[in-house]
Amino acid sequence: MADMNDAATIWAEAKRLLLANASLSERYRTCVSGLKPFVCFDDMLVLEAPDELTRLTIETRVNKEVLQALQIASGRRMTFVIRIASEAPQKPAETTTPDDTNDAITIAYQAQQRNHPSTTQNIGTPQTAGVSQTAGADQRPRQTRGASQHRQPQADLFDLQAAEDAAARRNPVYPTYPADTAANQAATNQTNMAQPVAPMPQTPAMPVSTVPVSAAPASAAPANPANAATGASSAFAQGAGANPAAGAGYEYPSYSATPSYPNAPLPVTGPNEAPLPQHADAFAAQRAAVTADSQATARQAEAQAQAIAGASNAGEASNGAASANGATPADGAQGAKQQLGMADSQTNRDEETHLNKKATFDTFVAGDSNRFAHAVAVAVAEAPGKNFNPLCIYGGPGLGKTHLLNAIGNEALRENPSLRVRYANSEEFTNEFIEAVRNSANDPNVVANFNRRYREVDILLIDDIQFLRGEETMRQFFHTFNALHQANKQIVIASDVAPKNLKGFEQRLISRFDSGLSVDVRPPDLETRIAILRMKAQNSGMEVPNDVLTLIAEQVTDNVRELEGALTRVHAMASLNRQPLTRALAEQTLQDFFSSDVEITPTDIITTTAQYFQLTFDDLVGTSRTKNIAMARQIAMYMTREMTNLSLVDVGEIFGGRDHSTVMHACKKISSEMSEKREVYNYVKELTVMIKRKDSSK
Ligand SMILES: Nc1ncnc2c1ncn2[C@@H]1O[C@H](COP(=O)(O)OP(=O)(O)OP(=O)(O)O)[C@@H](O)[C@H]1O
Repeated sequence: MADMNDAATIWAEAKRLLLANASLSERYRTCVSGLKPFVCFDDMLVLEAPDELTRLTIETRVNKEVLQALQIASGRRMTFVIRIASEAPQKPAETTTPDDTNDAITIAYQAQQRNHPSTTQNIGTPQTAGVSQTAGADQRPRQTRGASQHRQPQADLFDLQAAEDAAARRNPVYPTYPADTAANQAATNQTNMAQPVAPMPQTPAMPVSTVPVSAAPASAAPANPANAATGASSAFAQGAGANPAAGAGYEYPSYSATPSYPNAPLPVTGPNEAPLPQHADAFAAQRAAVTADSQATARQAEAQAQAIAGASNAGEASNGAASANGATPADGAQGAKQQLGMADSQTNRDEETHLNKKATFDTFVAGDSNRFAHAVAVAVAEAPGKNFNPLCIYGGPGLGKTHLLNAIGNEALRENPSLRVRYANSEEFTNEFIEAVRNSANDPNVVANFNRRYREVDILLIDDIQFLRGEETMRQFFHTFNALHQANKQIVIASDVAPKNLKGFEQRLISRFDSGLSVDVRPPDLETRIAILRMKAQNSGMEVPNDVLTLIAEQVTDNVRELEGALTRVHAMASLNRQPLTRALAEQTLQDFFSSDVEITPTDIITTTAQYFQLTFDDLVGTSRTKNIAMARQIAMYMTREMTNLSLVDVGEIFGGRDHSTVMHACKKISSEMSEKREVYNYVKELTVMIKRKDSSK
């Protein structure tokens, strides 16, 4: 029975409680203040919000607190729904409409409707009714909650006005999510999601800000660095230690106001000279040697692995593995343990799970190009092993596959810390397996331990599956896959191509991948690129005007990693010169970077870098750790990663068979030092020009 007075009374008291709740941020309290009671139907209170953002914020961030306040205020368990006040100008809805039949959220919603119609019977579908359901503690559908939760920060990122407001209020842009109530957890466990059988459908168009980006005033600067750094969910901001510029109160080093070019440390050859042919040959030879060496090593390891194949699949190591004796370690490969140890200290990897703790859903921007993948990833994180198993995320380089894999693991652990999660790329899986096989002669438990590590988990996340090689390693992975799948454990793989296009994989493995769901990530559209840049800038404490973000986003279209690289460059240029970061400065900085359409090869980069630093090609791909060689090598690795589409593994292989974590470390180091050290910035800048010039003069 509808009761207007009851609604007003209950809400007045609930609102009083909420405004007195010190744990709610000012922003959330402002949202609470903006709500008006509309009507009460038995145990459901209908509230009116002035706009979509307020509604989303309350539903996704303050849901638990509102439910608690309503219970105290009314003396009974109540639910609430929020409608948008009819007179208020509405922002485009962030949530999907029932027309978005391809959207995972809608699929989830429809499944939810089918499975639990009682949770939605009073109000119809969220958007068509103009009233969005926010189910009570015992009703709220998990998928809907999860997905909308993770969209909310993006409303700010896509919306210039919101970004400006956030900056003006100097509030953290990404507040933490409220913890689930036990009842929510129970509701979650009830929820069943229909499993789509079709592969990736087209994603629906994403409603984004109605404010034209180019019309944005330069004052729409991102939030204060200090605030960005304090954003509780702002995972990237935690990395401020790596880059002093990201920390509040950072003082730029005092360099002269104008850059001095050229800055090369006395190059022996001019920039226009042709690459040294012997170096190119050396590179070819080196690469051939590396390939031959690693193939030989792989063959040896495979032979060893085959010797104990039966035992290893049963989780036992056989003494027959003594045939592993005499194996030659791969050049540059120091053993998986050591490599992983290095990765731990060099990245933000968790020691046990190997997850990059900073790659979360909070720091992932969903747009048309990746929305389906994002939504499915959220669903998997919230109910691992239940739906979409296995999940395969595929797409081109630098488009967020690794990020999503890590976000799934991090989110699943956030929701249920007792889960056992393991992230590994296929190279690590292979190396660990090979090492286990090698060592099994000395310790019969190592293969069993390897199996435990990969088979006794609740979620296994395997990255770059396309690099899995070797008959025995494949077989090992097949058995690992089966063991997990049969036990309803979640498997997520990432690949550069759709499963059916994986080369060198047995059909039985491909058909297992195909039995789940495959989703692709594609290059982001302009709005998404701008939103990504805005987030990266905010989380790194960079003050970057909107027109500069737009410029970068217009120029870098296919790869988010390159997008980040371009942002780093323009910010570094302004920081080092203590100049305001204007569009003109950004244009000038990026000019060289974007002037060439021709393909640049690692040979170009290594040859030019070697010349520039008066070193040889072999120095850069060799083993010397002399300081100047190590720095030149790191710069060359950074540039190879930035200027080519090669993966970390590829770059590692080219640079003398180094581990991918070494390349990752080099890239992070140089990217960070570019903002702090003028000479590093100048090296990269000048080398870019030289490499592009050489390339265009071919
Ligand atoms: N949608 C996004 N939102 C925020 N950051 C993103 C997004 N997509 C990619 N990134 C960032 O871009 C960089 C590259 O992404 P990632 O390593 O996940 O790509 P990938 O698809 O795994 O690439 P590769 O195939 O080359 O390994 C990372 O720093 C990641 O955080």
